[in-house]
Amino acid sequence: MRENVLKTRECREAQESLRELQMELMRKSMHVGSLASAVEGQVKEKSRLCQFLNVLSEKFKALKLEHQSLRKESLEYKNCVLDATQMSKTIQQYVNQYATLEHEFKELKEKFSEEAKERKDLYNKLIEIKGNIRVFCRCRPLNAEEIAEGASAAIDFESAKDGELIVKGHVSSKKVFKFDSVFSPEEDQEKVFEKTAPFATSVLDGFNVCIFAYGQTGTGKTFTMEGREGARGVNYRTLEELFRIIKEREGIFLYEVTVSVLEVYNEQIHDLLLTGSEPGATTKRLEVRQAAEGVHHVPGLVEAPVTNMIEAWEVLQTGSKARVVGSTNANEHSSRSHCIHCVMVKGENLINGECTKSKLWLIDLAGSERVAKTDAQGERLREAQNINKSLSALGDVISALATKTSHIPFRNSKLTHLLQDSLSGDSKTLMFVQISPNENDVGETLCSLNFASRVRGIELGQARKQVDVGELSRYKLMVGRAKQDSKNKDAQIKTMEETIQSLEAKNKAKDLLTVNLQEKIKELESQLLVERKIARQHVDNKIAHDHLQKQRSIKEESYLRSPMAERNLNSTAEKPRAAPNDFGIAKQMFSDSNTDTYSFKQLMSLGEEKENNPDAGKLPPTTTKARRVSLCNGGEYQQPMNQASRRQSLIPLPRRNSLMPLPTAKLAVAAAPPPLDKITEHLSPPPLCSPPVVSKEKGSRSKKINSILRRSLQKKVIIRPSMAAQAGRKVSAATTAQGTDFGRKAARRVPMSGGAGQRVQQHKDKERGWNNATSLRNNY
Ligand SMILES: Nc1ncnc2c1ncn2[C@@H]1O[C@H](COP(=O)(O)OP(=O)(O)OP(=O)(O)O)[C@@H](O)[C@H]1O
Repeated sequence: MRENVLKTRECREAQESLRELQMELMRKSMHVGSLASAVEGQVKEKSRLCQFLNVLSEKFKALKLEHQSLRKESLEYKNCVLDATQMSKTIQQYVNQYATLEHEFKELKEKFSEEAKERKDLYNKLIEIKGNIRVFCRCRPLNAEEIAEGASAAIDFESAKDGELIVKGHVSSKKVFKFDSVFSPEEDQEKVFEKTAPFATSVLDGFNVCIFAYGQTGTGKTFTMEGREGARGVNYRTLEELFRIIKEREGIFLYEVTVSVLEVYNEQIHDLLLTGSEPGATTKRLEVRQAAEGVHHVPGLVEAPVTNMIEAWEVLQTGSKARVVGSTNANEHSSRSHCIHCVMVKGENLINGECTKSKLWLIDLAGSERVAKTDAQGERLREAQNINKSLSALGDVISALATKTSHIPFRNSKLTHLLQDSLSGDSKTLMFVQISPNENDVGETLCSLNFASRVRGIELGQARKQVDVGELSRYKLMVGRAKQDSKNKDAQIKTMEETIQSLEAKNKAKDLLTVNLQEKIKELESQLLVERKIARQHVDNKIAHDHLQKQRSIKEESYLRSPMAERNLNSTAEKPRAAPNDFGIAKQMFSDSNTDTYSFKQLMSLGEEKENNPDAGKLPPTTTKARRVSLCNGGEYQQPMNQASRRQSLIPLPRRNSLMPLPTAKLAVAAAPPPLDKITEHLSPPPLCSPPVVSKEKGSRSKKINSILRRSLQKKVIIRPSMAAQAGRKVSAATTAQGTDFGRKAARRVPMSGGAGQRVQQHKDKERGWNNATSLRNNY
């Protein structure tokens, strides 16, 4: 009997201990559940934060890239601005330099113009002093035939240096003629040209010049004007001089030279440069026309442009070859026409822009001859008559000019009509009067010299510079264009300045944008840091809270354990029928142990159910009772759950109770805790969570949580095998199926018992003024 009593007591103690353990297990399960839910929440939060962090990182990267590109652009703009500034500085320098140079140039130009004007004035004065119509007399040497005939010279050149020559007559009377220059037969072409050269300069200065040779047939007109190989005449030398001066004036003046060759034959003007012109061939007749006041020209005349002496000479030669020549008694190759070379010179002063258009007439007149003397007949007679007529017309014009008659008969012949510009006062004219030294030709010589003297007596007006009106208007047009260009340039500079300004403004705006973006990045970074801190703080708070709660509960338990245990023992003695209830609790415990086979999600769902249903913790105790009754065997004994059972959790475990149905070994195995990897795999950081600092913090945090979970699970593992061993010893094979049923039922009860445990916990929390779930929800 005593043994029975002892056994019963032992059994009760074991039951009490079992209950305590069950309660402890429940508590632990709840704790694990809450921790799991917290962990899952943390994991979710972490993943959300990681996602957010990734998004922010992407944004940050994009912003960084944009910032870099903006920086690059800004640098480019800065360089652009620097370049533009440099350019504007350089332009300014050039402008200043240009202004200085322009000023200097203006001064030099003025000086040069003054000098040039002075030179021209002096030169003109010199020519005017000498006379605008100048007459040079040249006497040919006696030819071989004349020498053979024993002809003697009738010209005395003693005072030729003074421009005087004396014609010795058959009679004792001598006649003295004075000319601008007298060239004796000994004087060569070069000597003659020395005094002719200034006329070439005048042509290039813009004056019309006419050089012509007049004289009896065979006196050397062609020789003087054209010359021969090795003894070039005035034509060649003048052209040579022209091109020499043109070259000399290169860069200051710009000249265009054209050459025309024509002849007046039988009172008709022929162009000797027309293609197919052959000596004596009938060519197109040309007429002299008046283009403007004092300007006469021959429309349709070929004007061959030449740029150098060779070209010019070729053209002149071409014309000369086409000239009509014939044999006369006086000259084997007598010129039967007046050969006229016209050199047109267009000049432009590059300094002051003055343009001129002048003409140089080089005329080899046909020889005057006495028809009776030459015994000309037929065609030669007609030629001679026409030559004489034109020379007579020239004489009339000269006479009219000399006597200053109001009407000058220029139009009486083609020759005078052509020479009108050169004889009417605004030209410089040089006449070579060619004479024969032969005493047999004294009559013709005297005629020629008298004519030349008359010509020399003509007072031409002051030579007028031939300003090219067309060129002047062209120059004016150019000035207008230059002004327009200048205006356009100014507008361009203005536009450039505006562009530079707008670029600078753009650059400033870009800089501002860059600064704003940098600030935004900083703001986002700080925001990210704050969020990380908050998340970490929440986790720490939760852990600290749980830890604190646990410590408090342990303290409370240790404080209440001894008296409550005694009271429980007494109460069990009074209530011997508590076994069925104990059995139910045991069932529940083992079925609870099945919760270990649940996944953490299930555990957390339990926790969530409780969290989401706070009223569950406030259910009246009667409801709990009723539900518990339904799970117990017939509800015969209803033992309310109280704190005493928890307080006895530390009572040593009783030995195996044969009366108590225990779960099978399978259940025990099933109750084994899930591998830690499975639990922690939820905590592993997502792959996208890359930033090193963050992952470190997160890693340490997850490590903390893992260690907490591991500790709590280890505790479970330690407790569970002992319980399973106890159960394994007491439960028979027949009760396996029943145990499984219990397990299933108990498994359904987990939320209930969990709810009760949680309710107790919440009650405690309420007492402390804490609400973890609420606080956690509010935080996230
Ligand atoms: N100053 C001179 N020195 C040497 N020879 C000369 C000189 N002047 C003329 N002659 C020679 O006299 C000849 C006749 O000269 P040229 O043909 O030039 O005369 P012209 O006045 O042109 O005759 P025409 O009126 O008939 O054409 C030529 O053989 C020429 O070489």
